[in-house]
Amino acid sequence: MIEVRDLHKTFGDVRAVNGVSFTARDGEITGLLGPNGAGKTTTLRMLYTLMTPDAGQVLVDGVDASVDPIAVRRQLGVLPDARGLYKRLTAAENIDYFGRLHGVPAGLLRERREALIDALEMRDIAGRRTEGFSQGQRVKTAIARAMVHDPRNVLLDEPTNGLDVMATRAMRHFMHRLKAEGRCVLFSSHIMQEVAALCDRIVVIAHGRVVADETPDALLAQTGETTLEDAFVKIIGTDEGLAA
Ligand SMILES: Nc1ncnc2c1ncn2[C@@H]1O[C@H](COP(=O)(O)OP(=O)(O)OP(=O)(O)O)[C@@H](O)[C@H]1O
Repeated sequence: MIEVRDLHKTFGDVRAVNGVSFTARDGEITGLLGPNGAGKTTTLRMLYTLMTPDAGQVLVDGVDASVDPIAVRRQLGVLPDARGLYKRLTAAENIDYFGRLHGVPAGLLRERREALIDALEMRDIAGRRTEGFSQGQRVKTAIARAMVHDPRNVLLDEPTNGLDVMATRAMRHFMHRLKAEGRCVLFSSHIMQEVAALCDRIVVIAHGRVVADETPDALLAQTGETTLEDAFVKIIGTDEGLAA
């Protein structure tokens, strides 16, 4: 479970995150939805301890990220916005390298790597160097790498960005699988259909603030709209920066 309490982050004059609070629960997919520049990536970066908040608290399975960031990292699998693969290593070597950094024993690492390669349907690319990989191939490799230490909590920054229809469907399937395994899955998106198709709970963020935190049905009821797209536009006040 991930609990975020009153997070703030400012860059110069820009209040990127301005008092964000929400909870992402185990066995659920929580979507962080907001237009471009809303503060999603900055929020996620503070959650995975890449960035220190100016104020506020992040708890991952009850562990305070500012008190024990290493313990928090162990409990998190992260797909960062910059996928950041080692291009001279093969996909499988990228996965193994992260597994070793996490101290996963060799036998178990092999088992997990193979299971992830199958689950993400990336057998055909596993032995190839990642240099020149397509967006979809890069995302698959980066997700396998993020899951190699079997984290209970998974953070995915725009996981379907740049993916084609088939790759998007495969990614949705994989996220449902993580949920079925009882993990806490939190992902960001500015694509409404994406969030509507996947989420148990939607946290809508605009101008660095949470403007709604509901189930999809409750969002419709709250706004009196019949489609989530209309509900989001009503909540945010504009459709600028959102994609259908
Ligand atoms: N390192 C930084 N330095 C200066 N400004 C930043 C930095 N990181 C983010 N910002 C600013 O903070 C605001 C929030 O950015 P952020 O990347 O968190 O938004 P986002 O919701 O993830 O947007 P997108 O959907 O476009 O990725 C933006 O105005 C952005 O320009």
